[in-house]
Amino acid sequence: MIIEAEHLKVEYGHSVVLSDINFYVNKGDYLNIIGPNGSGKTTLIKLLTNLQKPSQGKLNIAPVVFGYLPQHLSQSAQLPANVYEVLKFSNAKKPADEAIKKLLSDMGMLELMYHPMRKLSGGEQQRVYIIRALLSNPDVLILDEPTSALDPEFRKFFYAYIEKLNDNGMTIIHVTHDLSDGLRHGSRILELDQVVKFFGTFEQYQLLGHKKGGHHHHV
Ligand SMILES: Nc1ncnc2c1ncn2[C@@H]1O[C@H](COP(=O)(O)OP(=O)(O)OP(=O)(O)O)[C@@H](O)[C@H]1O
Repeated sequence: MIIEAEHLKVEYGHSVVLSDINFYVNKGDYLNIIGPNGSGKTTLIKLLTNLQKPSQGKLNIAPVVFGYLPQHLSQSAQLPANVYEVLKFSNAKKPADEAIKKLLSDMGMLELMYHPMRKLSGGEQQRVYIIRALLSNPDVLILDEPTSALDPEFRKFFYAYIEKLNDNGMTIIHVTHDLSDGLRHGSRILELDQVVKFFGTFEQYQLLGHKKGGHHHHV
């Protein structure tokens, strides 16, 4: 087990955002975190990445490297830096140029290597941040609604790419509004709406009558 959450609670002032949250993640798992707007998904990711402390409960995390692709990438619009500079220098490990080029090429971005970030489209900027997350060679890759700016074709490619990483042992935590994207057999689902509505495999979820992108249920 690399993550184990026990009875987590998060409050902002008097409002309870997460309550009695229990789940776990094993090495190599693919966990989809789903739930409507405001259900606490991003708050849970902040707990995992240590940007937020629970007001109650316990979170045990093994010493693993997290790669995080945040939901909001607005900072890139003003950056004077070019793509290469962002990938090389925003990473403490200063990744090798070969690794940068390989990922740029995989993501169809090689010809944009020396373009200023502010001249890229939203989807192109998002690809740069995907590459940045992958360059840290994480044990656990957290994707917070990663495909919001991506066109359907690249989206398909992206999830196939993530599945390959998962096949090779990378643990994936994927936050999404619904299950129409990125779902794979054997993956687990954590459905939130302040509390845990469901935690189990996709197959168990289907047995309860849920469909891709469907509504929630008490279990
Ligand atoms: N810093 C904060 N201070 C006060 N309330 C907050 C703060 N951050 C989030 N919230 C509230 O906590 C609740 C959960 O927010 P969170 O961002 O975790 O939801 P989410 O499931 O990620 O939503 P979305 O799908 O819209 O991204 C929301 O009602 C939000 O308004």
